[in-house]
Amino acid sequence: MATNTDNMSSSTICGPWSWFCKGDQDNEDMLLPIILLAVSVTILGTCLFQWGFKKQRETADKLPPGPRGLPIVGYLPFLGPNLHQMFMELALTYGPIYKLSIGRKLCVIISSPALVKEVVRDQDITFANRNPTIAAKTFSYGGKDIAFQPYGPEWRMLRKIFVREMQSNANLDAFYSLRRNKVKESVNETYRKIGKPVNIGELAFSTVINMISGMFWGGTLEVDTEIDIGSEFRAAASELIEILGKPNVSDFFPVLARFDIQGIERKMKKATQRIEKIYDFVMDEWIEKGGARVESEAKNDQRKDFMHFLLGFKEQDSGRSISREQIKALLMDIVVGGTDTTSTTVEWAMAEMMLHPEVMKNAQKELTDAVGTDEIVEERHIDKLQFLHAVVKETLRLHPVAPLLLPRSPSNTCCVGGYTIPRNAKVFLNVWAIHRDPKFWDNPSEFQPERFLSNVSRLDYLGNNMQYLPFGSGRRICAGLPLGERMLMYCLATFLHMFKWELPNGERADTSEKFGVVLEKSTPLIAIPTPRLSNLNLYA
Ligand code: HEM
Repeated sequence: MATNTDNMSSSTICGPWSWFCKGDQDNEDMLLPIILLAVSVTILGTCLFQWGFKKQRETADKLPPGPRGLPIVGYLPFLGPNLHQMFMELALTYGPIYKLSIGRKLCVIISSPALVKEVVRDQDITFANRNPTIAAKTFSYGGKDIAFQPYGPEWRMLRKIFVREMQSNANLDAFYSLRRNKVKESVNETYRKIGKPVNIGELAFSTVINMISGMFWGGTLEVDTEIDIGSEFRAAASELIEILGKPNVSDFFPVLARFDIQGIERKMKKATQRIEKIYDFVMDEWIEKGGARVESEAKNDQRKDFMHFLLGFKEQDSGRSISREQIKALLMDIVVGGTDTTSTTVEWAMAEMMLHPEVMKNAQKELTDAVGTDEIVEERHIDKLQFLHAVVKETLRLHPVAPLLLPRSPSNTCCVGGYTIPRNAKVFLNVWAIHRDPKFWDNPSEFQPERFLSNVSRLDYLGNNMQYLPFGSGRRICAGLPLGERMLMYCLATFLHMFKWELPNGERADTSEKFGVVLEKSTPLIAIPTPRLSNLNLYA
């Protein structure tokens, strides 16, 4: 009975946990292994937890060094207007790789060739993504263009069409007459201002945007229609570029994005629609005027302009064509990526030459030798202008228009220089600092084009040498390099060949910089032209 009671009480008390209770022989046999298992699981769990925690701390410890900012806003209140210079100064304290929290964004700034190589060569695919601002996403239809689309098959296809097809030598040659007409118009307009002050940046901008619009649809539209929409296109493009340069608080605090406090997204949508209307108009004209006929011209390689080319494009293997939206996104990239960059470089080159008259004299003498005094510059002369090439390279060394390139963003958490770079961080490559580093350049702040005469082949624009990267490097290197270089050299050579330039009242050209969408001169370059050639018919 007692036994029964004991048994009963033990089973009642223990209930479902009875296998833990003494007095049951089977349960007793199982007890030890179970306890051992439980203890092992507990120890293993604790170890895993501690290992994970330690790992997390280690990862955090391995983030690059950097200055502490304020809670919530991070380093935002301490940023100066000239980010590239400030980033170089911070590198003197924190080294060639450091981090900054700007609002909610973690930014990493890199300023040594060895570390840049880790990003654009060794881990090129991981870093082949961008972290676009809201304004950039807006004009690019949510990143459907080349510049802001994440790395992947769509980006590869669009980039291939643009780089290999549209900018093949044959295609660029085919569009030459469209560029030539626009450069001639600029010469004529400048001639009408002889003896009066000319804003070189504005002259270069209008020449480049006219060349671009000429190439966009110069063979598609009637001349009168083209003239009508040309000025609207120029105004809309300038507006879009201006909005793109405005800092937007929503970019640093994504929770604020939906409120669009500064109205930047709204303004950008409007500016984009303004340009879009023009694109739609031109595309509709093309369709109305017999796209099929033009398509067959394209097949026969009579590609009259970019619109002809893109609307008639069919991929050879798949027969796939590109959508209207992709065409618009691509044209937006050319406007945004190709105008200010090229015209600002022309302005910088002219400013440096006005400060160094012996350089301008040499460049003009080279032009006289290569072109003669009774002819205008043609693109076929450009290859002969070695000294002018060196002037442009030196200009892009001292004043790279994209001093921090276009920021990259790793698709995975990865390691650079022994430090952890978290996925989606914004990575700036400070080529401006590298281009002025005395470790790699003699007299780095001096304008000395001759340095490129002895190094022409080594220091090309292809980003192979990590000390010289004005067009970036790797998969995301500037997609418009061939066209950009042509337009840049052609404009500059023409301005120098056709005119003598002087600053008003013997002023000195100023070379202080202003950081923005591109690295501009902080004061516009104003100069007075006089004709350089005696045959005035060449200016008509
Ligand atoms: C002086 C002229 C130019 C300079 C200095 C320049 C510079 C640059 C730089 C530094 C980048 C970023 C590269 C990187 O992240 O590694 C870039 C990207 C780009 N540029 Fe240019 N650029 C110029 C002219 C042009 C022109 C004329 C076009 C179009 C016709 C153009 C279209 C683009 C595009 C589409 C990208 C994005 C490429 C991508 O993300 O895959 N650029 N450019």
